[in-house]
Amino acid sequence: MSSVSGGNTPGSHSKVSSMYPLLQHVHGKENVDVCRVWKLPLQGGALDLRSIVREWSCDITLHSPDMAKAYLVGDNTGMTATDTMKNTVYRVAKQQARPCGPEEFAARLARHYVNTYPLLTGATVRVRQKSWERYGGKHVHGFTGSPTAPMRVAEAEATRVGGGGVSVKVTSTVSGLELLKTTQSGYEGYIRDEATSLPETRERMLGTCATASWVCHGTVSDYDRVYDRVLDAMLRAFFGPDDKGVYSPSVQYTLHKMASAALDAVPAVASVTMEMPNLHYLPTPPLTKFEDDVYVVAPNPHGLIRATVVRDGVGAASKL
Ligand SMILES: O=c1[nH]c(=O)c2[nH]c(=O)[nH]c2[nH]1
Repeated sequence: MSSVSGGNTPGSHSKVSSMYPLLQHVHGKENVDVCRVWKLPLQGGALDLRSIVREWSCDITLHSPDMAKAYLVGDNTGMTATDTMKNTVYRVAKQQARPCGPEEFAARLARHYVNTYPLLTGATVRVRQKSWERYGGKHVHGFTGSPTAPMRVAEAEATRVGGGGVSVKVTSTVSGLELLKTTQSGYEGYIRDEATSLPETRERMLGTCATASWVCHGTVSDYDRVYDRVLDAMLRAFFGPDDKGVYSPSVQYTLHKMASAALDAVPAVASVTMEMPNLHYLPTPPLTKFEDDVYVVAPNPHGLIRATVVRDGVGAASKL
């Protein structure tokens, strides 16, 4: 039975008899939107400026075991207000003197929180970047947005380590990568039993909306370049040469080829995790003759294909 008596001062809350333990807790701020513009002198033009724009939506999660006292006895001493976390996003954006991508910004923010607030054991910052494209590829301050463009996301996990240091792990992600090919895909050789109705085929559509995440080892000087190279390598592996493509015996095989292409293309990439839902384009019912041209777009269900591919295979699960 609970016995709250003597008002609501923090101490009096400790008299509540039902003091169930906390299993875990974090606190943070989500969807902190910020737009950072750098206006840099054009080469040769003393007064002309070229804008670089980055629009980010930031999710901040702070890890602080000591703040269990806020949940248990109402003591907020040493806590970082979520409002302060939000303002810090704007302050750190202001301090970022030279243009940077979401990875660098996430890492800088996460490190800042851990360095500034002593009760934190770590901070996780996720930054989603809106895709603003320079108009015509060369306009000095005009940009167009694309709601259907894949989303670039960076996550930095900062952890306090011994000796007053902070270690930061950075993960880059592209999500919403919609890919479709109309042929050069099949699926054969799987178990056929009384629950199987799917016909084997060497001719089908292959559609997905992929998510790929990668982690680099060592220091990365240009995350934008890594992102472009990883994406380019993955797309080449998915589609194959322009004139004839490349055959896919399964989404699984193609996923592995795409992740491997990214590892080949960028030596700094240590591992790639990919999720490629198999979005089904099915033969139309037999009222119309099916000639691999008119498909039923099946919204649900879709296949789930997910894997992590690593450069250094120590401890890896695959056997061949
Ligand atoms: O590429 C595929 N992988 C599967 O695991 C699978 N399962 C299924 O029904 N169709 C497919 N296609």
